[in-house]
Amino acid sequence: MAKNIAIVYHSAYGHTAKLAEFIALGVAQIADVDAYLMSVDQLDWQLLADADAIIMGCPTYMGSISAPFKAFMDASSKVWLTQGWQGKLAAGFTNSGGLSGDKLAVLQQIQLFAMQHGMLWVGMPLMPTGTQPEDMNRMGSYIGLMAQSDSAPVEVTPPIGDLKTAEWFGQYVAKTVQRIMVFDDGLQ
Ligand SMILES: Cc1cc2nc3c(=O)[nH]c(=O)nc-3n(C[C@H](O)[C@H](O)[C@H](O)COP(=O)(O)O)c2cc1C
Repeated sequence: MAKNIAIVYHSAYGHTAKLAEFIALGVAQIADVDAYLMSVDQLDWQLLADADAIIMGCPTYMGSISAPFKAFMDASSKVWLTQGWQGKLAAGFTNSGGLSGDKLAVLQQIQLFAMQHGMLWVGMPLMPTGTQPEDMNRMGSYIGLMAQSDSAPVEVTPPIGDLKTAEWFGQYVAKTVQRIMVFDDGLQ
């Protein structure tokens, strides 16, 4: 049976949305895994309930998750009450203007959120190929995907290396979904 991966994201100006699209592209390259892109502006709770994995991302705002993404997290407290996402895989991504930009704090917040839901965290074990815009995992992040966008249109930023890294990340999470037994009935 095909597995489902939902990619939930917030993006005000499109850069984080572009990363989400490349993650979905990577997911769809793995046989028998389907990708569903979902902006926090158009949440589909049933689709999230049916997903085997949820990949979550937002831009870094003031060293933290963005407010619309936090609203999604808070709204999920109803699901938390019944531990409805327990046993699903979870992974995170963020994008910011600075090379660091304090992105790590965002990924840690998303990871902690996933732990509250009893999800299984998938990191990003991709060795960096360098630190240039065309390189893979140029920021050397392992907890999740980090990307950096200049103050420029989405046609030119984030750079190709970050987009290719996002595609790799999507493939990796999809392959992990295939590899790992996901608890359909929860653990309780
Ligand atoms: C309110 C606000 C706060 C921001 N805070 C940070 C920050 O703490 N660190 C950083 O590197 N970039 C920061 N940025 C830049 C955004 O992360 C960056 O522009 C990102 O590409 C926006 O993604 P989007 O196009 O998906 O909305 C901030 C931008 C805004 C609007």
